[in-house]
Parts: sequence; structure tokens; C-alpha cells
Amino acid sequence: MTTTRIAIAGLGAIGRTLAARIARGTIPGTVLTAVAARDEAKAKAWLAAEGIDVPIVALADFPAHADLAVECAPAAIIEEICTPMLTAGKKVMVLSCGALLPRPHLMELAKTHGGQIIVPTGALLGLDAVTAAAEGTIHSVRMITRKPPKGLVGAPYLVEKGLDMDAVKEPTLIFSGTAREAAKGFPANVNVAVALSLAGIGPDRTTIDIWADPTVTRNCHAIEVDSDSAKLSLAIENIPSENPKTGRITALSVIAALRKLNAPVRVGT
Ligand SMILES: NC(=O)C1=CN([C@@H]2O[C@H](COP(=O)(O)OP(=O)(O)OC[C@H]3O[C@@H](n4cnc5c(N)ncnc54)[C@H](OP(=O)(O)O)[C@@H]3O)[C@@H](O)[C@H]2O)C=CC1
Ligand SMILES: O=C([O-])CC(=O)C(=O)O
Repeated sequence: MTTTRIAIAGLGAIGRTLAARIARGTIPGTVLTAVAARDEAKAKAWLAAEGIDVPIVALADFPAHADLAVECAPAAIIEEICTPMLTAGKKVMVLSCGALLPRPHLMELAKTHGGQIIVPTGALLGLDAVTAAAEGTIHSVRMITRKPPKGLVGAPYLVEKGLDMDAVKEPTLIFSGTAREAAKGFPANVNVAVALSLAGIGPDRTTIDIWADPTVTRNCHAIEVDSDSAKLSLAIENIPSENPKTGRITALSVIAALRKLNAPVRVGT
């Protein structure tokens, strides 16, 4: 079996789960060869506590260590992670996919140098069926997201509008617009809408309503797709991870995607 050398950018809720699984050898065909962290001392202490022996390197040095980098860091540093890997013709799995929309040059970089940007299903579901439907004609894609108010705190859109999530006492529609607009206003909350849009009819035709809902404890996403091959109605209720903005299933989605990289049998598109 081919072995893919993996580097992880960001040791937060997703990155730590991922690093521990790869380092334990539970994903055949993968080996953890490097990590990058903002706070090196904190990362060193965590790696030592987990018994993971892997170098902490600069993002610019990832290509010397890895065939594939997994981006699980703040959206703001996507360029620093993607540019060196893609220029070297390598692969980057991107979780902060909303940050790709204003940076089409990253997709061009992948094309020019034979690299690849992989957007996993992440905290969503059904991207297999949406990509299949997109091979025909999709008429509309609509998403509705409900999160506990604390899972939305800090979003630039809320800051700009002066919306206080502590004051939300009943389900409140706080945003309605396109996936592109949502990615700008909620860069750490609705990457899923962008993944859906990239699988289907693009960020300007995919719409999303975002509710701050104190009656839910999970991050809930519902999708309605109408196409000439199928009508899809899908829903997922994600248990938040240690980061309330991020569903637990996100790291597992990355693990499942990595497992498929070199597997002898591959299920799903
Ligand atoms: N596509 C999808 O379905 C989903 C995407 N996401 C996105 O995935 C990304 C990661 O999520 P999550 O793990 O929950 O986020 P966390 O905030 O838990 O972790 C991000 C980590 O990146 C670290 N970091 C910050 N700056 C740098 C840097 N310059 N170099 C390396 N590491 C850095 C942070 O360190 P420190 O804490 O010290 O600042 C932190 O440990 C987010 O952008 C999130 O929005 C999340 C859920 C679903
Ligand atoms: O985990 C979730 O519910 C989705 C999320 O944070 C994102 O898409 O950025």
C-alpha cells in the first residue's frame, strides 16, 4: 500500500483528534510527519503528553515533510498553508473552505502545478449525492443552519450588526443570503455552506438561513436540493466538539477521507 505523509496545520479541536488518530497508526496508508501550531510551547506539551513524536515546523516547510497537508486552522491563514504545498504540486485538505471563495488564485495554483485542493464533507452530509446531481441539472440548493447562540459568538457579521448572542432567548433568524455572503460574515461557522455550494451550483446560487437557537444543543444543518435527477432533503444534528462552533463529526469526516486515499476498496463518490 502507498503511504501518504501527512502534515497538520493547527492543533485545535479538529487537528488534535486527527493527529492522535494518525499517530496511533489507525489509518492505514498514512503517516504523520509534521505539524504546525501558533503556540509552539503549547503544541510541544500536548504532543509530549500524547506520546506523539513529530516535528513542529513552519508552514512554509510543509512541502519538505508531507505529500498532503490538512488545514484545520483559522481561515485567515489559508494562504500560508496552501501556497507552499500547491506550488510544490502537493495536496491540501481544506476545512476553512469559505476562505477559498475570495482566493480563486489558490485553485489556479493547484491547476498550474498539478496539486489538489480537497474539500471534505466535514460537518455536513450528502455531498456525494449533490456532486452526482450536479452532473445533471440542479435547479436550487437551500440550506438552513441552527446553532446554539454560543456557537456563533465572534462572527464578523454579528459584530458589524451589533447582535449580542447572550441576549438571544428564542429562535432568531440572524442571517439570510448566499453561501458567499455567509462565508464572509461567518468564516468559522458555516464552511459547510461553502462545501455544499462547491459540490453543487456555486456560492452565488446556494442560499442559507442562519438561526441562533437557544432551544438546540447541537449544530443543525438542513439541506433541500431540487434537480432533474433527484430531490434531496437532508439533515444532520452535530454534537459540538470542545470548540462549540465545530461539530465532532468534522474530524471524523477528515479521518474517513484520509482512510479512502489509499484503501483497496473505496465506498462513496
Ligand atoms: N468544513 C467544515 O465542515 C468545518 C470547518 N471548520 C473549520 O475548520 C477550522 C478548524 O476548526 P477547529 O479545529 O474547530 O478550530 P480551533 O479554533 O479549535 O483550532 C484552530 C487551531 O489553529 C491554531 N492556529 C492559529 N494560528 C495558527 C498558525 N499561524 N499556524 C498554525 N496553527 C494556528 C490555533 O491555535 P491557538 O488556539 O493557539 O490560536 C488552534 O489550535 C476552522 O476554520 C473552522 O471554521 C470547522 C467545522 C466544520
Ligand atoms: O460544525 C459545524 O456545524 C459547521 C461549522 O462549524 C462550519 O461549517 O464551519
